[in-house]
Amino acid sequence: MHSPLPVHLLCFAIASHLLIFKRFAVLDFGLAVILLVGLPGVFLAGASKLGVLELGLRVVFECYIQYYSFLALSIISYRLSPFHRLHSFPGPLICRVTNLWIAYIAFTGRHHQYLSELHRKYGDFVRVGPEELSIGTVDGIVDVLGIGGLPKGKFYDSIKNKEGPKSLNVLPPEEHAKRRRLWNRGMNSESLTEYEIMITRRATQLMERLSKDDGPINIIKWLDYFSFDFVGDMAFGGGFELLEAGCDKEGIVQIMEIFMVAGFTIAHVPWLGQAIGYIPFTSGPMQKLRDFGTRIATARVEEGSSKKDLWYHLTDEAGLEKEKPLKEEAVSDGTLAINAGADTTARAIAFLLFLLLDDPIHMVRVRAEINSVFIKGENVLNTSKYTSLTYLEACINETLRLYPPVPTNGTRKVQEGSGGRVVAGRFIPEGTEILIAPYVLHRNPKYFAPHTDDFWPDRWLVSTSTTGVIGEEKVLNMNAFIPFSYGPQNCAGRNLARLEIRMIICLLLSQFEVSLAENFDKAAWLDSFCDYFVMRATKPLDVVLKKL
Ligand code: HEM
Repeated sequence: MHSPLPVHLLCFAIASHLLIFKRFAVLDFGLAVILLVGLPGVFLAGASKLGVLELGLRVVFECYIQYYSFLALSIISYRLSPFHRLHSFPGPLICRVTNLWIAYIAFTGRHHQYLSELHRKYGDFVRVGPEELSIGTVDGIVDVLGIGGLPKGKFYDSIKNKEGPKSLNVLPPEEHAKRRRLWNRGMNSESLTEYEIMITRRATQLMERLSKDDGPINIIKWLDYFSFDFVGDMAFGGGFELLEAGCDKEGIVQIMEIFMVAGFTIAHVPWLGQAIGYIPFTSGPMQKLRDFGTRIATARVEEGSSKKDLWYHLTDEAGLEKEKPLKEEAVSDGTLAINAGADTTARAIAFLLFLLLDDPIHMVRVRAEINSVFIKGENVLNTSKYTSLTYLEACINETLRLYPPVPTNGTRKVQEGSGGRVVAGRFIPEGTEILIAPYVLHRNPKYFAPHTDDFWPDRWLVSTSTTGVIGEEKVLNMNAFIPFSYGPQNCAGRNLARLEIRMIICLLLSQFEVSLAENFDKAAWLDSFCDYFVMRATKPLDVVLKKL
């Protein structure tokens, strides 16, 4: 019995890599599996027919092993070679070889820090995967995210509903612009006034719940419940009632957390995501969320509503569009409101509260400002006075700068066949996935200085033009501040989020004296900040509340 011919097999593996896998099979797991099983079989059949080798179990086994080894060798050599289209961009060797590494980093929750370190080491353009670049200069924002920028990349492919209707955030530009009109109506100032009533009701309920506990409480849990209840009211006219239950009774908050870790990890390796999709129970959590959305949307349709909630706008109940949106699309977008609007806002409030408690100077200033704008006994939820809360606004900006709730965001793609694009003055070849991470820009002293890594709200005050140190100028590049992303696909709910944050902080501080629990480990809490697309502190934020 002859063994397979290594040189021939090596040539066959290189040819199949360059002619087939590199061009056609990169994103389709099913096709890749068929090719991986089929191609060595073709080689064996050919070699046997030519009488070069005699088929046997051992020969077949060796042939398959050698083929896979040679194929891996060919792929790695190509990715490291000067022939690769991203060869001129610097980056760690392991990232050039495989995106399994960055997927592992994402799984650890340290993606944001890793990217920041890479940019400090390699500069504005870093190759973070075989076909992925991270761009850390403000000059790239308009080219990538602005009007006429780049379409969304593989991250969004991995999260979109393959069979059913797509939500706003994964639509191609033209469809997106049409659907975004509904969202823009649902988020204009008239709509926000409607939602204020809903926020007030839930914020009041939150305060009542908080006043029932006198021991330390994990305020993150309650902020999450507030946020889910409110977004449920706004999108579907109700449905969660987590504040009432005092627990995550349907497991929705937990489902979202699991989904975010799994989704953010596998988004870096699309074929892995597809492979996992073949395992029956893995799509369960997302399906449960969609089913939940469908259930509460159906109830909303049956019961109707006297309020102009988001559903009213997403289904175009006012009849302003030429074509009526499909109910399924509205369900998908209502579910997106929950995905995009609940935990992001709750986490922003939690981090702001922590930063105010971390250094009492800030807390004292915010309290003094609230007390000066609202005279004793006045309703602190009178939002018409919020423009006077300039220090609070500065604290919110500074929180969103240091701890952006979406720290690194998803990729955009230079389309295959487009001939490439110039981004921030550099030519980027077609097929490249590009990441512009808010966390990277926000922590760059070129754009925010001094105290780049510290909470310094004064940087946002117009009155602070210098740093207090002679010769040291304040640097504040507003263009580099993108917690809500930028351009036509920026955050549809940014004004709503700011409104919620201000209302909750004003109400909380006007009703309670807040302090961190005894022996609270501040450093450990901050260190538990993880990036799973939406940020999360994995440790509880234990505070003690005393009614004022
Ligand atoms: C502090 C809170 C929030 C932050 C930091 C935030 C941040 C972001 C970011 C960075 C994006 C772009 C994501 C991407 O490119 O894939 C985004 C998109 C989006 N956000 Fe927010 N968001 C917040 C709150 C909200 C709220 C309260 C809502 C409303 C329910 C909302 C609704 C949306 C929607 C619908 C999109 C998709 C927009 C589109 O694709 O056109 N967000 N958000």
